Amino acid sequence: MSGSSSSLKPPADASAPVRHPEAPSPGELLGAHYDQCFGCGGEQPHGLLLEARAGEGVSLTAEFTVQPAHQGAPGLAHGGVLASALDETLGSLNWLLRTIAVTGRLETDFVRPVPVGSVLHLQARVTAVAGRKIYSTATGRLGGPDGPVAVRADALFIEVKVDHFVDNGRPEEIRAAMNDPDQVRRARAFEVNP
Ligand SMILES: CCCCCCCCCC(=O)SCCNC(=O)CCNC(=O)[C@H](O)C(C)(C)COP(=O)(O)OP(=O)(O)OC[C@H]1O[C@@H](n2cnc3c(N)ncnc32)[C@H](O)[C@@H]1OP(=O)(O)O
Repeated sequence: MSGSSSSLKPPADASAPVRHPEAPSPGELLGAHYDQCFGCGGEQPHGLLLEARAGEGVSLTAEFTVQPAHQGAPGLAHGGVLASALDETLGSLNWLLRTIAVTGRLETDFVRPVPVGSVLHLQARVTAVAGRKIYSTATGRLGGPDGPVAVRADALFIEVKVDHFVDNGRPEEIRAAMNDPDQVRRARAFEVNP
């Protein structure tokens, strides 16, 4: 069964999403937005190490390999970890819009169990934008990009100013990210247009 709450349905006056002219080309890897990110960062040994690739329009694909550290039931991925993979994939879409945004709502359907060792093939796209609200949807499939759907989610991201992170994040991490000599990485830590 599936169906999402009314707050995940775009209003009648919502617009189609517009891909930023400098968004990565279709097929290009997005790379990590922050090396300490649980979803995509290379410095998190038990993280998801999710790799996202730009698609056409405001869409992308990503892959997540389920490791033993991601178990809930024996041999199966934890549902919260799968929700994290969907959240990270959906959050990465904002880089194609060059909008800084955070998840306000994430509704997930868990359709099939996901075994340890399997690769979850994720596909996500922005469906509409209305003011600060970004509506998006994602699926995760097993066995290949055309395999059966194991998880899916609808989400609402809310555009924020960079102050959202500066005012609320722990100062040591904010300072370190702000002082990163790599300009693109520094910008991407907060998903800001460099
Ligand atoms: C930059 C790098 C990020 C990329 C990383 C990707 C990782 C994946 C993304 C994440 O996991 S982000 C981390 C998880 N999310 C958060 O920590 C967000 C915590 N929540 C907040 O900070 C605030 O609630 C939020 C910024 C989302 C909204 O607060 P605001 O004060 O800015 O907005 P406001 O409450 O006025 O809401 C603006 C509109 O959005 C609507 N809205 C806000 N939260 C909602 C919600 N949860 N459900 C439905 N609608 C919501 C709200 O009703 C309103 O609609 P209207 O304009 O029509 O009145």
